[in-house]
Amino acid sequence: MSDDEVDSDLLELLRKSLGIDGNSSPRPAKTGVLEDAEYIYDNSTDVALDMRGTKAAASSIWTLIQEKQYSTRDWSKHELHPKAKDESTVDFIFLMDLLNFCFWSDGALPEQYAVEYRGKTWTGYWSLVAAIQRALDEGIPITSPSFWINEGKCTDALLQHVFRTSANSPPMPLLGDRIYCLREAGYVLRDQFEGTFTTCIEQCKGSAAALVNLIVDNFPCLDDRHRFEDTTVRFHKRTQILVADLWACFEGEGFGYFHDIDQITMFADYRIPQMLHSLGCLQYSPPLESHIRQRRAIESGHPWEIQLRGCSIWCIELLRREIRRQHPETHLNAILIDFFLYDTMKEMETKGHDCIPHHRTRSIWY
Ligand SMILES: Nc1nc2c(c(CN[C@H]3C=C[C@H](O)[C@@H]3O)cn2[C@@H]2O[C@H](COP(=O)(O)O)[C@@H](O)[C@H]2O)c(=O)[nH]1
Repeated sequence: MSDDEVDSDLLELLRKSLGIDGNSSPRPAKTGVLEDAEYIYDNSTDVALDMRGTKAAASSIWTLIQEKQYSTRDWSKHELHPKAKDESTVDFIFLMDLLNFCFWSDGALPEQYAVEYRGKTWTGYWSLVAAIQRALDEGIPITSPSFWINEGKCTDALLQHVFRTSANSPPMPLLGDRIYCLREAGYVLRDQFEGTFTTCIEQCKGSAAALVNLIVDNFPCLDDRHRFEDTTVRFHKRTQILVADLWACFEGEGFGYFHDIDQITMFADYRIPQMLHSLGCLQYSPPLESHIRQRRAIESGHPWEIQLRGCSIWCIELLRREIRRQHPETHLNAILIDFFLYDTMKEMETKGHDCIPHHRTRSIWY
């Protein structure tokens, strides 16, 4: 028997023992975020899930989502979200989620960065969207990545103008970091993706998980991973919400088509933990609850912060499974549950509903 025949037999034997057939299709991409969230939940000491609260919340969330007929169509109903189903909206969403973090200010409440636009005062996430729309109205090509790296035209001073605040409200938090993110992303897109984010989408051939992995591997300011219990854990919040915003805006078609969109988890921000605590799903240890109620800062990467973010992701996953158990005929993913909870949280806030303050970690990650 020749050497080649021995090698090919050995290879065949190895394939069979590993259960890999010769023409196996590539393994489906995975982001690892959900597995890391379960690991954090299993190792959390200051944040816990209340199973009775979670089961009860699953039932009420389902009822409310049904009553509102909540779906991806709600994304474009928001007054400030872009309506065109084309590349300009892909650019808009990429910019929006590149900067979609940390809108709260220090000091006495309710002082917050605010933007006047279309006769209204917008705060929080909506202040960012309003500032982008306002810049476009002023003829500033703020959604164009080539503009971000043209530092002769796109000066820091111009960006301060774009994100200027309305009268007597505090400046946009972490503006310097936001400018850095724009420049960094602009160079990455120019050097590796022909200057446009649509190239990234096309390269991932309809896989949401592959797109998440491509983004976090190439854009450092979107690589939201941290150390916890001597392990690296991934949240990838702005990256995941970027993919989810595309999916919702384009209603699962064109630039929003992803065959594995259900791989996307809840987005580990500072609003949903607050909502989950109000719903009785999340419980905090006395020291942590006291710290949050006193509106004291939690530094980025602190175990408390990691537990808040990881347990929130895991909680939404358990809510999704419980809703699926109660209503097997439904197809509700973590994105829609998350979007619904965020919007509901904002409605409650507008109505002056009193709930525990959100935790205060200042970072670019969410
Ligand atoms: N988990 C989660 N986090 C979200 C959103 C959104 C907005 N998404 C829109 C798109 C579709 C939905 O229907 C929403 O209308 C912003 N954020 C995060 O919250 C924080 C801002 O809070 P505040 O300062 O109060 O506006 C900040 O970390 C921001 O990154 C969400 O949906 N889910």
